[in-house]
Amino acid sequence: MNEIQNVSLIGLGAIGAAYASRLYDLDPTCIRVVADDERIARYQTRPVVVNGRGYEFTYVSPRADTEAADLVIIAVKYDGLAQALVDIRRHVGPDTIILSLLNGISSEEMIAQIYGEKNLLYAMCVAIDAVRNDSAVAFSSIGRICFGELKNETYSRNVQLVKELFDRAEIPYEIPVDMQRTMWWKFMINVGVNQTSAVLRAPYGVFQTVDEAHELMARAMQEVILISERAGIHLTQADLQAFDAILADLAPDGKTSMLQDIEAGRKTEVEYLAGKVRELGKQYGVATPVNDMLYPLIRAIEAMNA
Ligand SMILES: NC(=O)C1=CN([C@@H]2O[C@H](COP(=O)(O)OP(=O)(O)OC[C@H]3O[C@@H](n4cnc5c(N)ncnc54)[C@H](OP(=O)(O)O)[C@@H]3O)[C@@H](O)[C@H]2O)C=CC1
Ligand SMILES: CC(C)(CO)C(=O)C(=O)O
Repeated sequence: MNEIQNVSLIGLGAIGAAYASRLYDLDPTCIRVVADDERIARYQTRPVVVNGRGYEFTYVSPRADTEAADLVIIAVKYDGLAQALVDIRRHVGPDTIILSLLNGISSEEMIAQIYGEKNLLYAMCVAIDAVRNDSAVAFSSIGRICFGELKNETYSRNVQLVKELFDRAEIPYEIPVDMQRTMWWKFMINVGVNQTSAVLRAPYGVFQTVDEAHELMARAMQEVILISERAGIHLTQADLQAFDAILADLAPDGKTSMLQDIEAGRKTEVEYLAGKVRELGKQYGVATPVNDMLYPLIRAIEAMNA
């Protein structure tokens, strides 16, 4: 493969649709969306609209015979990940690069268990404020995709190929030297702002203006910083402040993905945020009282929503 020519994406939600639209704008034939028959029927009846423009993607059923993709992008949530990993089976060949945009630090491990680590890149997106309302996705900032191997002092062939694709599609990106640390930094952010926004039902504006909301968010993040020290990742207060700079630029009425889940009555990703913090806290002997409280609170809100 000299360049990435065909991309398969699974998960046409807030994040998936935002980045799929950029690939479609580059070349409508370079992107296929993997979806079961029920979803395909829905997308064909009500095409996905991104920032006011309708997109008629090429949809492929997981059962359809198809050639392997050069790149598979996974943009489902954790509750859909196990099924998505089955559904992409026919799109993954020996050279297919796999990139997961899920939050948290668990999805790559789950993907590697099935598809191995050879062509798996680490990834996450940040500073995107995409909101999904049924089939309509809107964002004022597309943010950037941070991706790479765990370490990127030099770029591997796969990193170079994805970099070139993102350049062509005008998808903003960053290739951190220490991708593992960057994944933990994003994990810290989501543990803080996603979970407290879900409990408080607070859009970003609340964290920009109400000190107590910001403090609650920061206290949840501190527990990740403490664990990261023991795990050899070494997040610092400067990492927390780096998120404040991002937060200041997010639309005040924008909402985290977890708040969107709560409002839509969907399952959240709490097991992979507070749940993971509690697991790591036990492993490294770090107390996690804030996440111990957030976990049952969010599970209770989910149950009340069901
Ligand atoms: N929203 C945001 O601003 C941000 C989100 N993230 C992270 O990105 C990930 C995706 O989040 P987000 O885009 O908000 O989630 P959404 O719920 O908006 O989108 C997930 C999409 O995946 C689809 N899906 C699930 N399973 C399958 C399957 N087997 N086949 C085909 N499609 C499937 C869902 O379809 P259906 O609706 O039909 O079930 C839905 O359209 C999460 O881990 C989130 O934490 C990261 C940064 C920002
Ligand atoms: C960082 C943030 C809050 C927005 O990009 C996010 O990752 C999310 O909403 O899940």
